Amino acid sequence: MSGCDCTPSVSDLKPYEEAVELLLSHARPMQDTETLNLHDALGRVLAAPVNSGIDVPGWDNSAMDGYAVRTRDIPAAGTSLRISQRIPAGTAPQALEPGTAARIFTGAPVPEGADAVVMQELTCEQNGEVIINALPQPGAHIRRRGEDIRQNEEIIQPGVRLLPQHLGLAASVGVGQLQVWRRPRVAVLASGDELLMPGQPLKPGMIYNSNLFTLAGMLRALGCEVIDLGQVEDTLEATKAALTNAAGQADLVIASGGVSVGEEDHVKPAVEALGKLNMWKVAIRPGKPVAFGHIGDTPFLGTPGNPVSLFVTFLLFGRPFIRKLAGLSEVMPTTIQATAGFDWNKPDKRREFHRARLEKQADGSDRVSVHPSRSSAVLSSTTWANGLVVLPENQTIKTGDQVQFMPFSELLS
Ligand SMILES: Nc1nc2c(c(=O)[nH]1)N[C@H]1C(S)=C(S)[C@@H](COP(=O)(O)OP(=O)(O)OC[C@H]3O[C@@H](n4cnc5c(N)ncnc54)[C@H](O)[C@@H]3O)O[C@H]1N2
Ligand code: MOO
Ligand SMILES: [Mg+2]
Repeated sequence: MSGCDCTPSVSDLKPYEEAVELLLSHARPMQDTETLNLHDALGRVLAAPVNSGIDVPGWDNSAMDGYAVRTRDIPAAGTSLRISQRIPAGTAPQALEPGTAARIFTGAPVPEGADAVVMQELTCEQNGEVIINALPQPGAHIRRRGEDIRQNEEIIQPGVRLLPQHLGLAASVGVGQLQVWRRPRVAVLASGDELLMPGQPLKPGMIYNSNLFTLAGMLRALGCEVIDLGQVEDTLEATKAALTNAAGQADLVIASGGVSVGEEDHVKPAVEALGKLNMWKVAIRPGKPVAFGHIGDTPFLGTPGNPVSLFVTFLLFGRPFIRKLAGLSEVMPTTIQATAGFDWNKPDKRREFHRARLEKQADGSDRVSVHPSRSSAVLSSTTWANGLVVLPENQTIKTGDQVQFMPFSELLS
């Protein structure tokens, strides 16, 4: 009899979906908002709908440089009409005199009475008259009032991250400020006595603190305010003190490392002492020992120290949690179907999220290839990859099978 605890079996690990659901059930969206000028609102999450006070366009206007006419004044091609007014964009025209044409430019209001615009290439102008060389259809080249946006229409829904085109759309209805949610404030810390900052000379047994940069970078890409609390010594007391300090100033605390079972891993006991550990260990690879809990009332995500595990667990758990905090309506990763360009002969009891590349082949088809290393310490695989391929539990994959792929371009926003 050894008297040892048994190693937990895979069945003790929480399935991925259950783990995400549990985490999201603890994510409380931001309650406070800010009103920002359009330029400053880029990338922020809209808190209140944007309604239009006007029709856009505000009046019927010309889609072409040409002549505004009444079609009934043109019985046949070759009809000549006197030019009774000139309407550049930005002017308010008179009603069109019957039996005449108005010189008009793209974007200029169509005068009352006109029912078509003839593009100037189909005309000939001389001595104050214009010859119309082709019969216009009623309505030709007229952009109708309200064709884009109607007065009182809701044009941007709350819960979207504002892209440049949203800013343009708001401006197009004369709205110059937007109400957005406050950005989530996330405190980050890295545990490990072996860590050095880049720029410092390397010492025997030490490594550079890469996780801090990966983590802070992903948080910034998601629009968070990052509170960098640096490195934490590998003792229970130091870990407790750092977590307490972090929880006092953030909406979420994320730590890297120290979540496994060695006696140098203090994150789990520290969270248990300071609050509650809601979850520990998920049936995924990499990132199995990922932890979630609360320090007092502040949510806490403990990502494993291995650099790829940190990257993957942040994308799988931290990102949806933060997107919910941020007020976004879509929180889960986008997955697309793609064709496997590899064989995966090793069924696993953990769902694997493997570094992969979706690329066009010589024959024009898209194929997913996987990085040869499964090690969660091989960080270079994350810059080789352009996404994660999902390798389901207990499944063998053959070249040509359909697989789920999560593009990084979608994950880092
Ligand atoms: N006996 C067991 N050992 C381990 C298990 C297990 O189930 N039983 N799980 C392994 C798995 S899986 C993972 S993932 C890691 C998780 O480790 P920790 O979260 O405890 O992290 P550390 O031990 O602190 O570090 C692990 C690894 O990562 C390096 N590291 C840590 N911080 C950073 C940083 N900021 N930048 C770059 N690299 C970092 C650290 O030097 C270690 O190499 O546990 C396994 N062990
Ligand atoms: O979960 Mo660990 O991430 O397998 O290396
Ligand atoms: Mg450890």
